[in-house]
Amino acid sequence: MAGEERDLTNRDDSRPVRVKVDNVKKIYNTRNGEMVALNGVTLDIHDNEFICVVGPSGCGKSTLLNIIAGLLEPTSGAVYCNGKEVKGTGTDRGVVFQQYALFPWLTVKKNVMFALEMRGIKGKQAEEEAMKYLEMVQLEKFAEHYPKELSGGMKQRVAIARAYAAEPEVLLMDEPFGALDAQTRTQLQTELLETWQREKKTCFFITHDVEEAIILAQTVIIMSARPGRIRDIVKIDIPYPRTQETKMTKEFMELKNEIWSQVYQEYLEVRK
Ligand SMILES: Nc1ncnc2c1ncn2[C@@H]1O[C@H](COP(=O)(O)OP(=O)(O)OP(=O)(O)O)[C@@H](O)[C@H]1O
Repeated sequence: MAGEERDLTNRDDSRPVRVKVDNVKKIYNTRNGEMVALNGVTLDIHDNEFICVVGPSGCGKSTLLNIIAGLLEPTSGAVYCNGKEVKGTGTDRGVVFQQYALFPWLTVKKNVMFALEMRGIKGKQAEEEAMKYLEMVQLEKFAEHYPKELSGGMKQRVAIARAYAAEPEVLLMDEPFGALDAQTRTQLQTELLETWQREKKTCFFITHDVEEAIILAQTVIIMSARPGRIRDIVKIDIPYPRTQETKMTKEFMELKNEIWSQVYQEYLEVRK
């Protein structure tokens, strides 16, 4: 299947399309000439869908996320959010990166208030709302701390609270738990799922970890080795709430084998 053109626009999903990625190609100009990072990616992301993207290192996952975020321009093709072509960043899309990207000179509460102020919410109301988002990630007791006083997991929780406070319709997450230890990672996965089920956001989440992808996603996108394309799309029909016990089920293990073997084949392509 690798290398074949796949039309993934007709997936069996009746929810409205929130983000449309239409035949996106990205070429970087490097010292060694042109480098095709994405070669015709087409994808519909539905309202309230939780998508995880997996694929070998360098296959263009971050490039795709940055194009959807409007941080990068595609060389050809286009991205539409709510039917409008993406021409830059926008409040309809929020991004969480692996490295927390908090303002070190602001307290935890002020970091979250920053996102609220961008929405025109000021003063006491911004403070109260910031506390609500900090409660969501169980950090209300750390509101007056500075980022440097927090652990990696706590910083990432603040980044997630800030992303939610901006009230985007689509949350774009680039390996947000990649730098965390296994226990913190598991805890944040659970919190993220609970928040997703409550707040009904559309999530586009990049990970290297196939287990993480299956525990979180309704849909797993497998990307091929560079130049990146969509190799396969796997529906995860395991009901929510999913827990650590879910990982012991036959269904989970079968999905893990299926996805992992495809990712591994692409990894072998990279090594050729
Ligand atoms: N600004 C840039 N200029 C030139 N090449 C780039 C640039 N950004 C990324 N690339 C190249 O494009 C390809 C795709 O990179 P990208 O970061 O999107 O991959 P990725 O799948 O997210 O990788 P990883 O899983 O390792 O984070 C890589 O070969 C990378 O070296």
